[in-house]
Amino acid sequence: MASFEIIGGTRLQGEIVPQGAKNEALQIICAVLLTPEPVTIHNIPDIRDVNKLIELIGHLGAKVEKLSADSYRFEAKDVDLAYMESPEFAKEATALRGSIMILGPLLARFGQARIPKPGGDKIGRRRLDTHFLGLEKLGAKFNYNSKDGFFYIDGSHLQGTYMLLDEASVTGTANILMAAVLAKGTTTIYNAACEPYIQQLCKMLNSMGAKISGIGSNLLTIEGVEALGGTEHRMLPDMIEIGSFIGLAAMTGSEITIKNAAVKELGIIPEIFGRMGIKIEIKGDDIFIPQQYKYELETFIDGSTLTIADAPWPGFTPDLLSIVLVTATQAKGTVLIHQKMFESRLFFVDKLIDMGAQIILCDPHRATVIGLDRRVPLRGIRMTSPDIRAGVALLIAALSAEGTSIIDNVEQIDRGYQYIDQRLNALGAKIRRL
Ligand SMILES: CC(=O)N[C@H]1[C@@H](OP(=O)(O)OP(=O)(O)OC[C@H]2O[C@@H](n3ccc(=O)[nH]c3=O)[C@H](O)[C@@H]2O)O[C@H](CO)[C@@H](O)[C@@H]1O
Ligand SMILES: C=C(OP(=O)(O)O)C(=O)O
Repeated sequence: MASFEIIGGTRLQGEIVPQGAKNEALQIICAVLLTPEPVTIHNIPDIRDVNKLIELIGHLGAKVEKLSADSYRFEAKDVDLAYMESPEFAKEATALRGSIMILGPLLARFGQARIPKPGGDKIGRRRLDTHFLGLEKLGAKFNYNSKDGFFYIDGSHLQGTYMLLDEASVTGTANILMAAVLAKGTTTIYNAACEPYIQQLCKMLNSMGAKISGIGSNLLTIEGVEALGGTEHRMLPDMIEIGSFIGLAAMTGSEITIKNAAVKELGIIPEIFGRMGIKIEIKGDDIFIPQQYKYELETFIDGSTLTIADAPWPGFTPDLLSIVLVTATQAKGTVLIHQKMFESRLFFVDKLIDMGAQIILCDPHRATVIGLDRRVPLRGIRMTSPDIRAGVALLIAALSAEGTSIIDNVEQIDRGYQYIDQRLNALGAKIRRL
């Protein structure tokens, strides 16, 4: 288990380039299984979850060639379906949530797959109903074996159909889409997720020969085709990393420029930080956050306390609520953070409270933050990173705090943030990996 030692209280300054989007990468890399032809992908982040998925794809028989630090060519000409019988596969597939998305491509191309219950962050129940119900609607047959904990799936006769998803699941939509592109006939997915990750996947699939329309909306229409070909694709910058850097800049009173941020793809994210009183200047495709000692939370128009809540896209992503929460601890004013999607993602506030933040955890989904308005800094303490986003929220808290903090279990942070210690140290942070 690795740890970070952080000496807090230093202002950071400079430019930072966001990594490629983790959650996009997990979908796009699974999609290479849909074709025997080469697929070249650029701007792949060098992070644990993505590297594990690339390894898994390689073990399934795809040729994986690293072209540069962030570009890979994949060629899934010979896929070894028998690998899915091995204990190694079980271990690899449970290690990350994204692995569930090999299901759609394997069913579409080979008519069969098996998959153990996947892993991912322990941030509450993470059901897979949407994936399974959607694939079943396409004609897949699921059999769960309680002895080995595997789902055995037969998808030899996938047939396009209309479906209304029980919820707008991000990975669920991706999985169903990837099965539908090679199914017979037309599939219509209503209540589809439409995060930029999904939009990017749709664009890539279309450039491989798929026929998907409605991209960016919650109604996707997919006309099945016989086969898909190779393509070249570039990942968007990671909007969650971008949001994390905005929060970091405000909380530490730093002047930071986030380069090449694909501003048009950020949806409501800049506006939410704006409502927290954080000044953000868009310069071309860069985001400039000037040094601000103070920032004041807005209220709603009727004067009532601001609530920041998550919602499926184009609502505010749940993956940035932990960052918003920590950033609010030094704002002026009060905000109610409402994490609607996940039921165990706010418990990390006990560490912020230990550091001196004023937070009332109302229930597992809601926390009220009463901003300190810089009257007192947070205090450095020793803590553990419970999940990827809480981990970065704690890192931001530690960087702003007086004194030294230790964060244990930083593997959670490494799952999604590329060389975060080195990149922040280049801006003047004092983070040491122990
Ligand atoms: C690898 C990956 O891409 N992971 C992301 C993906 O996870 P993932 O695709 O697993 O998450 P889902 O979109 O399926 O759902 C996440 C949670 O939100 C709930 N839910 C979902 C939709 C909805 O309309 N109402 C609702 O309450 C679900 O019950 C679940 O508890 O999307 C989540 C929601 O943006 C993000 O936090 C994860 O970072
Ligand atoms: C919850 C997240 O990741 P995963 O779905 O991979 O657990 C996240 O990226 O914040």
